[in-house]
Amino acid sequence: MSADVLSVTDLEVHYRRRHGRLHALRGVSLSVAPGETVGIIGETGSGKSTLARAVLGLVRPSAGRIVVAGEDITGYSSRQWRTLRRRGVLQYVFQDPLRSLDPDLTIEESLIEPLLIQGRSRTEAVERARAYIARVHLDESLLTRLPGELSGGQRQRVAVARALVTDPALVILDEPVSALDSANRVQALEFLKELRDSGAALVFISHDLGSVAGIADRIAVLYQGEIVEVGTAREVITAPRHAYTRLLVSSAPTLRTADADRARRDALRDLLHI
Ligand SMILES: Nc1ncnc2c1ncn2[C@@H]1O[C@H](COP(=O)(O)OP(=O)(O)OP(=O)(O)O)[C@@H](O)[C@H]1O
Repeated sequence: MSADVLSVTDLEVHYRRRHGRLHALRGVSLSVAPGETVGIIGETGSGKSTLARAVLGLVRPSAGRIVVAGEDITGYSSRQWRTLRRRGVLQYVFQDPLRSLDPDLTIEESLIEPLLIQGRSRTEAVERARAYIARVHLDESLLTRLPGELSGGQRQRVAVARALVTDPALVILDEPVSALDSANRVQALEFLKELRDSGAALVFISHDLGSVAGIADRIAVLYQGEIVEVGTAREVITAPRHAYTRLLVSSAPTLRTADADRARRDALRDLLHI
């Protein structure tokens, strides 16, 4: 049995359309090791969200296999999915954090909810909520607020804290920084880098190679529903093999120009050991 947290093999996804079918993913294979951060990049429509949705059981593949933490989830029924979700093994952070958070629950209620579902006591859940709000560098006073009373950057941090609070083996972050303005984005990227130490494996989906470059251990490039290249972040950036990856590298301003924003540049220097 594979020790990978996620193993996707020969995955095919079709969408039914009024005039025929759309082949959204073709023969996609990808593995993610425990604690590893894998970036998935590709332009709009390349199939990134479809891949995330398939792993989360939100679309049914027409072929292939998905194994999460040793469990073959490919043909899971909705009841089996509910049980898997309740265990909190697999978590997801949406692009728009408002979608990850119930607008009518205070931040504390949002954070303790998945823990109560997991069967933990209220006292333990509240303690953990406090620890995780500190972990994402937010003040405890925010716990009594509603999501609508937080800034976009703060909401994103709460969404990440909520994803991590159950000790998941795998967290999928779908465009976690694209809804933020550029100042908040740099901060969020720095903060997401810290999450690599959380123990969870991270799958970081983005259309922007520059966002993923400083965070991911490995990068998979998705193009028209196929993975055309997988390699360490360094390999993909410094020696891209596929023409599409070369195009992405040459069009990512933070990778190309020396005077782009400092935090991203430093992150990249770190990564490339220069
Ligand atoms: N529910 C659906 N029904 C039909 N076609 C769909 C559906 N969802 C996505 N598609 C199509 O499948 C392809 C892949 O879409 P997907 O959302 O996975 O791409 P993406 O890479 O995540 O794009 P973006 O960066 O814009 O979110 C696109 O051509 C899209 O139009």
